[in-house]
Amino acid sequence: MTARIIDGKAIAAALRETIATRIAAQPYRPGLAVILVGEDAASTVYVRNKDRAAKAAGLNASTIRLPAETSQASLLATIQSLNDDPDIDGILVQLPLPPHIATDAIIRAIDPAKDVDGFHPDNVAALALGAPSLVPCTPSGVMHLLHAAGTNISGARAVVLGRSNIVGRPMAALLLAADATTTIAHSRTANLPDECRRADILIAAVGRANMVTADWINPGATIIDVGINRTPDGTLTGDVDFAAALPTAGAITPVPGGVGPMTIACLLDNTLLAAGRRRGSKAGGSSSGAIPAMKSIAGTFGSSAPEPR
Ligand SMILES: NC(=O)C1=CN([C@@H]2O[C@H](COP(=O)(O)OP(=O)(O)OC[C@H]3O[C@@H](n4cnc5c(N)ncnc54)[C@H](OP(=O)(O)O)[C@@H]3O)[C@@H](O)[C@H]2O)C=CC1
Ligand SMILES: Nc1nc(=O)c2c([nH]1)NC[C@@H]1CN(c3ccc(C(=O)N[C@@H](CCC(=O)O)C(=O)O)cc3)C=[N+]21
Repeated sequence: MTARIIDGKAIAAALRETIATRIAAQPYRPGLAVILVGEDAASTVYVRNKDRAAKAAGLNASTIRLPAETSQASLLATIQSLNDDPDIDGILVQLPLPPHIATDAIIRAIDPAKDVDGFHPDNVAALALGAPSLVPCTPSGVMHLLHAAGTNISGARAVVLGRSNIVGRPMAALLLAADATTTIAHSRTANLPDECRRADILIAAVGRANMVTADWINPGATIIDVGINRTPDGTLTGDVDFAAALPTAGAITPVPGGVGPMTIACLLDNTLLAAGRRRGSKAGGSSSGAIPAMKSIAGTFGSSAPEPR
């Protein structure tokens, strides 16, 4: 058997279409400001992709490029002016920041209602408490992919490799909210291959090229590869050895063309959601009405204590 390939590029394109249609139905153009401090090569690529996708969807997108030596005070002042700007609905500060800037102070300074990354403590708490508001884009994109692939989440064993605030932790919170039996594995996990072999759904978000090999995979499992690693010859590869996994997995995302494009589509979606809440919206404003994956996830958030089954 060969794994089904989950086409993130196509699924993201369809999501962007839906978002564009919804934006066109609004009396305003949602505003997104992306701040890039310094010249990090990878970030520059992502920022360019975001800018292009945002404009194509009808957002009013701008990128604020600041020099690497920008002070924390000056970055905070930039954020304050965006918080105060009525035309701006979404603010994203590209990470990582230069080492002289305290990342958590920057994230806390963003108006939680404009925090389209979902990294502000208020939004993190909302997700942890089971009442998600603005949800981090990459984990949200993964949920869309699982939905599009027809993966059964409720009751399944999900293993998340990685526990960063950007990917691993919010990913596990969403899977738990969707009733998966959820394990978070990391660099101190005693036996990673054993943990992974138990997974019906395996999410790899580590940042190590081809770390997950065929013998780590439960036959038939759905594998979502979040990792983006540049190999010495310049090609992009995920955390999963894709070719080796193909004969064992049930379904798998490629890199590139898997989670990456979904992250950007979900950023547009969060911006539309934030704009709808701030300005009121003809079409309801919330993405959860438009997107089945979030609708079904939202359903699981409906009661704090799910019905026993
Ligand atoms: N496709 C997309 O849209 C996005 C892709 N990415 C990619 O996803 C990957 C992860 O990103 P991010 O979460 O920010 O990375 P971080 O470096 O912040 O976190 C990596 C996590 O992996 C764990 N880890 C590291 N090495 C090992 C190991 N040998 N065995 C087990 N666990 C390990 C770490 O464990 P510990 O906590 O114990 O140190 C940590 O929790 C990267 O490749 C990144 O480029 C990131 C964001 C978006
Ligand atoms: N505040 C903040 N929010 C983020 O969401 C954030 C961040 N900082 N810093 C960096 C990571 C990484 N990230 C990606 C976005 C898109 C692709 C993407 O579009 N990837 C494509 C193309 C990749 C390429 O060609 O380089 C793909 O995988 O097919 C990848 C990675 C968002 N991140």
